[in-house]
Amino acid sequence: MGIAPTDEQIAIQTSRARHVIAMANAGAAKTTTLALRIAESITRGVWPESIVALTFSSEAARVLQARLIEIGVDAKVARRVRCVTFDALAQQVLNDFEGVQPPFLASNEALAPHVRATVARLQLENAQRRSPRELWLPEHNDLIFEFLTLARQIKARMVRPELDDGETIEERAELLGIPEGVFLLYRHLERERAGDGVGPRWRTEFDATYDLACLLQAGEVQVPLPEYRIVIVDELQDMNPATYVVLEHLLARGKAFFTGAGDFDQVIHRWAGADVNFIRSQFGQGWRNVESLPLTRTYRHGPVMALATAALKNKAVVSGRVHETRLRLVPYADPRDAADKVVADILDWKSRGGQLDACAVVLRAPYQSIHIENALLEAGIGWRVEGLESYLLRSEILMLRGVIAFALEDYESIPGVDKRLKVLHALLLWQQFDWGARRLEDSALKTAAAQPELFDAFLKGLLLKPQTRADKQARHLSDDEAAEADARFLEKINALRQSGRGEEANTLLNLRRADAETIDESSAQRNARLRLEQALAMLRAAPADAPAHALLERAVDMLQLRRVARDIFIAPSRALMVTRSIEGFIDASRRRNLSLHDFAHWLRKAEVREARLRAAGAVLLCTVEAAKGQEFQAVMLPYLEAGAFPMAGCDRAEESNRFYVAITRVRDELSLYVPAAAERVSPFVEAMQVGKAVARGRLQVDAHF
Ligand SMILES: Nc1ncnc2c1ncn2[C@@H]1O[C@H](COP(=O)(O)OP(=O)(O)OP(=O)(O)O)[C@@H](O)[C@H]1O
Repeated sequence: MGIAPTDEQIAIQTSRARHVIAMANAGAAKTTTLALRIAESITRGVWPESIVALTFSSEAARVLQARLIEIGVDAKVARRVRCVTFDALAQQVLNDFEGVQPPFLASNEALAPHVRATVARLQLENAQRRSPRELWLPEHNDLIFEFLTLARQIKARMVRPELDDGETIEERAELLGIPEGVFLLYRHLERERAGDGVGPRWRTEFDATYDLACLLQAGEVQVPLPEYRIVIVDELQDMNPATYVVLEHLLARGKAFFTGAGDFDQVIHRWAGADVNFIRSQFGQGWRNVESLPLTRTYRHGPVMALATAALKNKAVVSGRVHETRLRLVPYADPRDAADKVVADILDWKSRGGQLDACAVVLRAPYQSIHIENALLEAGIGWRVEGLESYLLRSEILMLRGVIAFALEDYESIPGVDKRLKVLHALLLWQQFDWGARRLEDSALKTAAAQPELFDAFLKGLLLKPQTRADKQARHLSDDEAAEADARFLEKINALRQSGRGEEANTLLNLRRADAETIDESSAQRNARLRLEQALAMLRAAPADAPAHALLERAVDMLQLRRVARDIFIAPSRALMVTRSIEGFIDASRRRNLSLHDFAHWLRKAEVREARLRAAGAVLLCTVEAAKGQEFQAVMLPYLEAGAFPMAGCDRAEESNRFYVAITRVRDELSLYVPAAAERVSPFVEAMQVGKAVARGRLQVDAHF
């Protein structure tokens, strides 16, 4: 076994209580102790398959499974213990129960059409009433995003769409503290999702947990839950009433023993219904034989960090690790300078023998990755990402790569079939092309991606061609189905002619010709097409040695990408990220001052190189959310300025928790990058009282020697 458990850990590991709860600080060994508890059960003869460890993120599930192996459980045995998210467990139970697997809509963008359709219906119904009501119904993307966030919270609270006898929508909305329109829309959308056959029409994140909780709570049908003897829950602070229903039924089903651990200060998912008040006041109510046990020391880092965290959160934090954790502030002049300093520190870490894999750059928001990725590329350091997409793979950048390739007629500048396919998808998205989802699987697209010489046909035959009525009719058909429809049509024409009904055949043919010639496109689509034509003409007419950044700036303006982003993406933060990604992309070209052709080829080479570098070890670039539950020897937190962290417009308490999660990921070295102008430094950094923590922490470490 890699560690010697402390007395507190042993107490939890061996407790005879049916329910054991440990709420403790970050790094206080919660996950490790849960792993020890699982190991103890296995040693006592519990079958690994009858143990389930539940988490709220797949990353946390992965960490727990890995921790089992780290503390000495045989890897084969460890893999037999089920470590999954609540939602994944619920999905599997429902799939088995319903016998079907409804489509999983992973993004807000995929959900939005359903919301829009329901809104349109409700507006119509409202307008037809004798006295229409004032209803808050979201039409624009950012309001749809707000609605979807509220809907998720409503589900976490187990609010059913059905009304009680005699209850009105207005009364229910008031009870919930939400606008009447939100509840009305929620109610209708849920009905729509429920469908009328077996299983729902779709599910999105958390729907499986909610649906399962509803079924279990109603108790009308027997849902066969798996039977576990030991139920473990990590990150207990993320519990909400819906997951609690599932948990209670699981415990009852297997007459299971429960152990859970969490940290009140790590609630960063309130948007998703995580509710600390719930844990404090309702969790475990009615349970008998409950033991709340402490884990008082953090074993992740030494006293310097413990003191800084204590100052930030104004709570007691004690370290059990005699280690002089390095904590330092690094001032920067501007975002690019911050990125250069992060990369210089990564190189320094490496030169001192540190592993790249043990190093993480933790970001408050995905858009902050851009300057850092540019600097990493330049320095020849590989990176992997969690919780965000490399900006070179974001659709706005892929689309621009496509535009550059079209302008240069140089399709080889985008390396690899997969990448080219992504570029084509991005072009369709940004041209607001109303293609059915099935068409995205279209073999024509795949062929164009595989054979770059067909890119041109894609441009002329699709992107720059006005969409006709016939195109629109065919948009929900796959390639095969379209070919089949054509064959059937010809058969019909032949049959008509053979039976002497040539006139009818001609009418049909004329109608079909008219469909093929009649332009039928939305104004958004037509404008996008014209803008693309214009931007391509500008790029093609530019002198060959014109600097790429100047051309790209003009192209971005002509394509009106910032505005289109607000039409396409539901979350305002995503639209903002688009703007930032594009700025970063242009900045990368400005730094190089190359022509468009040379910049396209520099990108190609950089990508190939990056893939090679990644294979040789890579730093992690991740969001705070993705870092939660993980730890790294070296952690770098760039852009710690007011407005960025705490993020303007976000709940301050939750931002403080997010910051606490970020800083407590470190084992050995934490670097905080702050603006050189003192008045812009994040108040959270101020609250850490770094100077004092370092001085006093060192004394504590010295006292041990
Ligand atoms: N008895 C121990 N002795 C020494 N180190 C320990 C001991 N128990 C746990 N650790 C180490 O302490 C660190 C933090 O442990 P762990 O990840 O379990 O904390 P946690 O409370 O789950 O953290 P978080 O709140 O971030 O999820 C890990 O590196 C772990 O290996």
